[in-house]
Amino acid sequence: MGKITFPKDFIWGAATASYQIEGAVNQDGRGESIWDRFSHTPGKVLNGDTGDVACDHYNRYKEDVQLMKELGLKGYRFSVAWPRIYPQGKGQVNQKGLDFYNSLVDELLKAGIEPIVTLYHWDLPQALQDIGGWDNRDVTDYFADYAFKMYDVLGDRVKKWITHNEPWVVAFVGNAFGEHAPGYKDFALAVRITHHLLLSHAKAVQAYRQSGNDDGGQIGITLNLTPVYPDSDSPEDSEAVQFQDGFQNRWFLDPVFKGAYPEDILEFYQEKYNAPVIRPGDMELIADNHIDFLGINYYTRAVVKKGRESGFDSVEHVHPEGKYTEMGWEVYPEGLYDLLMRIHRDYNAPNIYITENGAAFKDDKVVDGIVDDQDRLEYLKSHFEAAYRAIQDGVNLKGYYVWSFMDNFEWAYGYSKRFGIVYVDYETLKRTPKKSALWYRDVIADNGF
Ligand SMILES: OC[C@@H]1[C@@H](O)[C@H](O)[C@@H](O)c2nc(CNc3ccccc3)cn21
Repeated sequence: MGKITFPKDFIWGAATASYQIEGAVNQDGRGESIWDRFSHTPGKVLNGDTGDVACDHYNRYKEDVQLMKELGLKGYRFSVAWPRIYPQGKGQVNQKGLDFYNSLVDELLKAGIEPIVTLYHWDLPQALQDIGGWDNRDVTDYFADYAFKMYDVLGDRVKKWITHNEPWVVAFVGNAFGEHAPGYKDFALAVRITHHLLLSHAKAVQAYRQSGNDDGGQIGITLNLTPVYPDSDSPEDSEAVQFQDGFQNRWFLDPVFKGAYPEDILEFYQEKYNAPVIRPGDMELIADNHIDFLGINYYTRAVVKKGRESGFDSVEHVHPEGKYTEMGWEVYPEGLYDLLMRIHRDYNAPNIYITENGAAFKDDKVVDGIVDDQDRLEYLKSHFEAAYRAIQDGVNLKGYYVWSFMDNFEWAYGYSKRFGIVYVDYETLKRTPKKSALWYRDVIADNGF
């Protein structure tokens, strides 16, 4: 592909999340989150790593914003830690928590960087988990109250909001697979939770429209979407694709854009799990609270075939020959093009932002002050090219936030996986831009490459 230039005003950014970078978990009145509890539970996180210190961004945010400015970032996606605002999840507000995010937003605006704020990136106040967490329908109201408070405090300067980051991961990785906080292995629980997450999303969108701060503001949701391909053209493998696509993608896309769950998956869940629990009015609330943009987190594709056991959900993942990241995820930029075209075709999505795309590779070590992460640079370049092709083919893609601005706490993998375009030495907390960051700086300056 020759030189490509992205549309004017395309937002080139980078993304992070509160529990992964802030540290300072006991500072200034922050309450416990489910990830504090999970990471301090022996055996849950590799090497016993926790987010207690992480990148200490809570105390180093001015330095970090200065580095973002030096890289020329146009946008920065971060999340608010609910337990910093409401240490008990509801009730008493923690002013020092509000002060931190007010200062962070002011620093970003002074640096000419547009904030896009995620309200929930997995760090639920533990006090709410103690009353059932997302399985307790009342938590959907506590989430809307928390969202309303953030709109009230930041809404005059923050004009792009994301209600949830990856409800599929929150529900299934945290409550069916047991690999994330709170660590349950109960599929029916996970299905019930998906509905409460979507209900809380709708209530937070409704609160935004009522906040009086939505003038010129946009609100959306971020979904981890994975294009699914069959291992063969057999009818069995096509059925496996249909289930996997429904399980991972359509279960969230359909309610958000069409106001109803996909019939095939809903029927399967009700039959097998007697879930979700949907009350009269729920689907109307979800249907009536439209989003202004869709955030897409794209990392890789899925290739599936029918599994050995019977049933609609009998799916086996196949791992084709090719390049893989340190997470075991296939490098497949074509999947980003196919995904964007599918969302454009099947959901007529309004504005779309890639709210996360990036990779962990082994090539991260500082040699003579340089981290030569050529693998990550090439990963990003190939995915930017796929995004460009989709824009040329009509997709309303308005921005791209690389995951991640800096190396950080990678959930159950702790600090063993590095996704940053900026290297963090966890002994000294020194930040060092990697080769990919210096290349990205030029991409942003030229609005292309
Ligand atoms: O794993 C990299 C990032 C992670 O650091 C972010 O916090 C999170 O938003 C994120 N989502 C994915 C893709 N989805 C996923 C699938 C299974 C387990 C965990 C994440 C990757 N990432």
